[in-house]
Amino acid sequence: MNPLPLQFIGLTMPKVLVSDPIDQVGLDILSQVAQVDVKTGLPAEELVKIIPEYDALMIRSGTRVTKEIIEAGTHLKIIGRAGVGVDNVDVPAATRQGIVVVNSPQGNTIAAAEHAIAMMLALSRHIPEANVSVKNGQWNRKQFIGVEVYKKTLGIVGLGKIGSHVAAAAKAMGMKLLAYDPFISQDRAEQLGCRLVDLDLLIRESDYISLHMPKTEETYHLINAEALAQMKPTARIINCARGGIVDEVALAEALKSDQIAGAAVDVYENEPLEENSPLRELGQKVILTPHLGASTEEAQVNVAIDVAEQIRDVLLGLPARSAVNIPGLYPDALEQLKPYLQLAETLGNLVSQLVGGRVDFLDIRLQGDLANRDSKPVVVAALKGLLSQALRERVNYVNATIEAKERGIRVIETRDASVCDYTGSLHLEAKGSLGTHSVTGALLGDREIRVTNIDDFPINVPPTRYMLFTLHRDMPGIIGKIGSLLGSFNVNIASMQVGRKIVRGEAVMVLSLDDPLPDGLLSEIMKVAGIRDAYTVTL
Ligand SMILES: NC(=O)c1ccc[n+]([C@@H]2O[C@H](COP(=O)([O-])OP(=O)(O)OC[C@H]3O[C@@H](n4cnc5c(N)ncnc54)[C@H](O)[C@@H]3O)[C@@H](O)[C@H]2O)c1
Ligand SMILES: O=C(O)[C@H](O)COP(=O)(O)O
Repeated sequence: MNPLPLQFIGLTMPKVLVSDPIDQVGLDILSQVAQVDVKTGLPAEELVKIIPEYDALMIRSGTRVTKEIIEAGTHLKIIGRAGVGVDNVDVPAATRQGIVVVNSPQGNTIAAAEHAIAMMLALSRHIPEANVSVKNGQWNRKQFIGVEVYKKTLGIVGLGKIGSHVAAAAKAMGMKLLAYDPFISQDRAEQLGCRLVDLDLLIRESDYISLHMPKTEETYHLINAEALAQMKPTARIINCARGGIVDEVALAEALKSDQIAGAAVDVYENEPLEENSPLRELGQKVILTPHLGASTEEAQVNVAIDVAEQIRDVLLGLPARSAVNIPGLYPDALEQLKPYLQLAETLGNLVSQLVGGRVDFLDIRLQGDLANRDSKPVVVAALKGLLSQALRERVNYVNATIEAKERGIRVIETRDASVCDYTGSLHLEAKGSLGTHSVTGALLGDREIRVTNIDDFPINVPPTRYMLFTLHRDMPGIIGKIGSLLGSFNVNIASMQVGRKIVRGEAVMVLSLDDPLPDGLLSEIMKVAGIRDAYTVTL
């Protein structure tokens, strides 16, 4: 069932800016929940000016989403890349600002792989030039004698989704396959019919090299003058991955000097390709396409649906399925862990208020059944809760880890499956400039949160909006005194519980209040004989 459009439930429609051409099917999905403005080809300054109005931005590779644009996007919740590569988005800046960045990891895999194969065949058979010559009235059969790919060696650099599909297609054409990918196992390469080798060997032995890795610091100019010099003079290179992986000046030189036989390029260091690029002057040794890898009808429908659905979900407060900056937080896992995430967030918030000042250290212990679950989301939720006092709505699942790191909070995660007082419980201990406190919580009936321990005192209370915690001597009259004091300030007590380890020793009192504590009341409570400490908490 489609979520209910927001205008029907009385909320203001969020606004989505679509700044690159996106298939209509994606715009229709967004229109269910948002006002959609399509404004393509905007200069960066214009984007900075208008982005504060928007809750979401949907792009392809045409828009460079810089730090300036992200910082100006004070209402942005999500940036959706209708495609794979997010190298045109300053993802760290988005993460710092708590903006989810999503992509479509598989929507254009086939399109990009087929484009690489098409480029390899077009290059081998001089198809672009032969086409132009016939259209110009010529019939030059001799000039366009090509080469076969059958039994030739194809070296695939980056054996991920696209590289794997290229491998399958090339294998079907009778090619021998080499692959270089530092993150792929020998077994996986063998399954795909590839011999996994080091990059030098691949470069030296391949007749064709096809690049299919992301552009990163490691892959920038990976194919440089030195690498090109090692290639066979009959070899051809295809780049349908990312501009910048190949040094374009070195490539043009290698082609001009017949160091290699040809190149097919779809992606460039600067897009659109500069008018005076040396690659434009190399005749039939080079095929250039204007970043067309993903440009099929099918791929554009796939990526538009994939990303528009994620933007819609995030605007409706649901998780995104392909967030690139919330590692490990997948919707299925999140759905199962949801009650525990609420528990972790509540306990993080509670313990930070008990500590009162800066927190330097947080020990997160997953106990009982929880010890066997994926801890990452639980840790992120605890940090979100811990930081919520300081950062309010600025902290979310995207930036909680980075914000904690930047504040120098050391986080230790431990597991203890042997604790079995509840099916699963979570224990947080926070150390800070003003002291150390711990809280434990569990779920009742898999849903209801209970705080089961404060500073090692056993209790059993549901968290409520306003709470008062005291540490006191267990002695007659003290509870009555606190009750009357609250009453004299017109604060209504909803529930009260005492936890103690030994009779007439130390004890904690937890009061759920209907109203916030008025100014000055806490210091009055501290004056009551037997009260050692008192804390108010607002959840
Ligand atoms: N031309 C286009 O229009 C177009 C379309 C889609 C994708 N792409 C690009 O194609 C590339 C691959 O996309 P994908 O969906 O297959 O990604 P993927 O993540 O599935 O695969 C990338 C592979 O590269 C490998 N890799 C990482 N660093 C490497 C290195 N230093 N050397 C060798 N291999 C390395 C990874 O291990 C991974 O297996 C990306 O750069 C993407 O942006 C281009
Ligand atoms: O990374 C990608 O998905 C491709 O480069 C496609 O880019 P495009 O969406 O601008 O065609």
